[in-house]
Amino acid sequence: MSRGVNKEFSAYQTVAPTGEMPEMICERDTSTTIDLPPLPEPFHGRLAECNTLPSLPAAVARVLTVARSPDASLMDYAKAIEEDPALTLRLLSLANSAYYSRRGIESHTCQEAVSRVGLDTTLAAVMSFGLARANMTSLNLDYLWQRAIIAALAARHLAERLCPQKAGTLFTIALLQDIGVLAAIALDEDDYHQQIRSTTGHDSLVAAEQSLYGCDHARIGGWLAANWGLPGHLAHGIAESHGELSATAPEMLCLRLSGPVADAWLSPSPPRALFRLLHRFETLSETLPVSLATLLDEVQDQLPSMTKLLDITSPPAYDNQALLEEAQQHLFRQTLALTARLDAHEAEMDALRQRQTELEQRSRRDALTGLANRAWLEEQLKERFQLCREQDRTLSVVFIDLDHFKMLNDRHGHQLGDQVLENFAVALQESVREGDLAGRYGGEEFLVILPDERSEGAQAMANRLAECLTTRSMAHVDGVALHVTVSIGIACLDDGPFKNARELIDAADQSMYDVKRSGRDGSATYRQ
Ligand SMILES: Nc1nc2c(ncn2[C@@H]2O[C@H](COP(=O)(O)OP(=O)(O)OP(=O)(O)O)[C@@H](O)[C@H]2O)c(=O)[nH]1
Repeated sequence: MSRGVNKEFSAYQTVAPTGEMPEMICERDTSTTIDLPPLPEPFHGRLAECNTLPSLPAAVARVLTVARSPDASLMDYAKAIEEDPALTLRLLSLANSAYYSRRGIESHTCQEAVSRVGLDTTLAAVMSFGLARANMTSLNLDYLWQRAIIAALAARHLAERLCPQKAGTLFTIALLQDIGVLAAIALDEDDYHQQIRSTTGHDSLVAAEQSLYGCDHARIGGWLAANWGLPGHLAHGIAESHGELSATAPEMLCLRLSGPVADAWLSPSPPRALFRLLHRFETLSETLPVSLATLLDEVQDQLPSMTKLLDITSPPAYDNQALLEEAQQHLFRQTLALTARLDAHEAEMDALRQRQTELEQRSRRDALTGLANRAWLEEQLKERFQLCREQDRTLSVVFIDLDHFKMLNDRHGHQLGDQVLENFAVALQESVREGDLAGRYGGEEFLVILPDERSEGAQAMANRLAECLTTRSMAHVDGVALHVTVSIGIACLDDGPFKNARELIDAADQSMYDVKRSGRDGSATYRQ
């Protein structure tokens, strides 16, 4: 992976979960036909015809043939491996490493080694060995292998807690999860390199692959694994190694978290990357029985021997403790900042809500008197009318018109007229009860809605108002108190076959005009 790949990959930080949640990683599958999610055309056709795809050395291919056979025994594995002395040596070293050796008893034969590390880990060792010697040795694969081994160790440690019987399988799948990158490089060296160069992390590489091919390197890797003849459960696992993290599928969780752990480890700014990972661990804390700090320590412990065994340049070791503390502080600061932002947002929402309420109220008010305006009066009366019909209740309306108001305006000016209207509104408001709605219907006309009130109650209200007007002046002209009188029309729902609110108002208005006609300063109730 020379030509810039190593450098660009080192910028990765996190894996973007993409795609839908697959089924569980299958049990060991030795069938020759593997049912993988299909690769989009024409990309699939190009891949199938590509004759520069990485291939595996003969010894590895032999071991894979054994792995596919349903009746393969440990002995068959051992035999296939023993044909390659370097591979045998690698497997024995692995079996005798601190992690696998039991009570210091050494494995001396290939068969013992296979039995000790398990079939999947044997395959992992064989594959990593094969890939290192495959026809891509001109490429600098260090970054890819470092990511692979960190992910493999992380997946295994997570699996040991969540699904111990799958630990070996998950180690192998995680180790091979990025082999799709090798196929993409073989297929589209220049274009793919260009994409990699312009990406800033694993997330953006996956997005770039999606737009270039319609699928990402996990799907491509699954295809390549099947093409190489890897058992189906491994090819499946590789194909599904990207995607949502779900607490309900522990195997997928181990696998899909392993990449981000490796990315954080290899990130050029580990505290930032670890901070994102910490956040993921926190959201999954109910499911994950291990802290990120413990997981990183465990990976750190085994990394040197594993990289040596698999012949990979060791990734930089770092002080997990210090970095995690830094990441934790970052997370804490972020949480504080988030809380502050939420508070500010909440305050902003409160202010907006208050403003909206104010605006709503203002839109219901008459600007001069502060009473309900005509639109609001009519809307309320319509609602009330409907309610009375539905619940067999009653209501009354009182229509009030100031007498000779034109003359008052003409004599004393509009300003004084306005003052009279304002003071009249106060008197009116004081004459109604709580629950009644008094408003200015227009000009010098006012309307009061009296819910659950018959005409007698409305008449009492009209009397209170008239009484108030006799004692309270509405303005002063040259020091002389100015009093007004009003003509009042009353209509009660019980007193006519009113079809709607409009008819009720018209009835009250008609009664008010009767009063005008008979000399003003009085009240009348509508009777059919
Ligand atoms: N100052 C002031 N006058 C208004 C306002 N709205 C309407 N008017 C005036 O109120 C007067 C109403 O006059 P008319 O409808 O003839 O009624 P009126 O003079 O009270 O006579 P009657 O109702 O028959 O007693 C008009 O001169 C309008 O200009 C207002 O907001 N302020």
